[in-house]
Amino acid sequence: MDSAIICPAALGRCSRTSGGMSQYRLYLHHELRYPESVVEEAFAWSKKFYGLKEEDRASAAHPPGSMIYRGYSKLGHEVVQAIEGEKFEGVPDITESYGIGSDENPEQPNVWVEESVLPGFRDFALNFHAECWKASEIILRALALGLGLPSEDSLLKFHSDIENELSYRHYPPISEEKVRNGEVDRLGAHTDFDSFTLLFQDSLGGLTVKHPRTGKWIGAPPIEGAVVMNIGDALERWSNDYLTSTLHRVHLPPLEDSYDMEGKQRMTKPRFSIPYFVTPKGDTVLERLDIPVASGKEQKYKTIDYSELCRQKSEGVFQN
Ligand SMILES: O=C(O)CCC(=O)C(=O)O
Ligand SMILES: [Fe+2]
Repeated sequence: MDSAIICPAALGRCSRTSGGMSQYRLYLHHELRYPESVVEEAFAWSKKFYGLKEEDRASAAHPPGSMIYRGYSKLGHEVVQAIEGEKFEGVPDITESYGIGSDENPEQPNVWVEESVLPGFRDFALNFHAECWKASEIILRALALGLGLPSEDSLLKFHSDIENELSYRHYPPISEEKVRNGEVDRLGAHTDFDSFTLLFQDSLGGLTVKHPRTGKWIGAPPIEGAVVMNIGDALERWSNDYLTSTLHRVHLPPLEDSYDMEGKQRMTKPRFSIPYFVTPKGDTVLERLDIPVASGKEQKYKTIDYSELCRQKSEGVFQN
């Protein structure tokens, strides 16, 4: 069974190679059964979307509201919440994103660009979203077994394909110096508040992760054929910190050839990433689950439902 294969592999890799860090590498084709070219195609669509005229992108603008995760957020629209010592108030994140989900979710309606502007995008995006869900079902089953929950469906039951968001993210070129001296961020340090995120990234790098024990920021460089999986706040709460939510950010890429010169300034090359946020249903209760790794320990977080967590974490993020 898929989940029985992936589970020890995924959890084992985490604790063995990263000293307890809640970040995994999953291999797209053989572990997650992705059709080979679908991820490349997703990046090609993203490049087409960000190659459109600004007014065409703006025709699919993110609607007002702090708990809406669909539509196009232009530069400056989204600013990660400040975290003491990590992400400073008032530092802009130089990134833009286009969130899409299932067309069957009335609470989070999709905002599409006109078919004539980007013919074929909608069909592709819905199909890719569905592929991501298929992979996520395998992971949710595997995680349930790995955590010692009573059945493979113990986590899957809190999810469905309609809650999840696929976000086409773009980081335009930015001066290395400005990032280095803290004037701007690319994407400030944050944890995702979902169950977990499948994070597809291009070949340039820049994603860094804070090691929960050493406190050091370490690179999470792209690996061909693999996707990064970051644990989010919901799993952290269910597992009572056995799986910790990954603190991550997008900073400067480590490789020389990830930059271009503009006069005397070193500028980052444009970067693309596509996170798929696996999101519990809004009324899902987030409390310590009855699992061996968490039993006997006091519950660390107050019990709340997922929509309340979203409310807390989304406050002030979108500059409507
Ligand atoms: O672009 C990346 O690699 C990270 C994106 C991310 O962390 C997010 O959208 O939550
Ligand atoms: Fe994130």
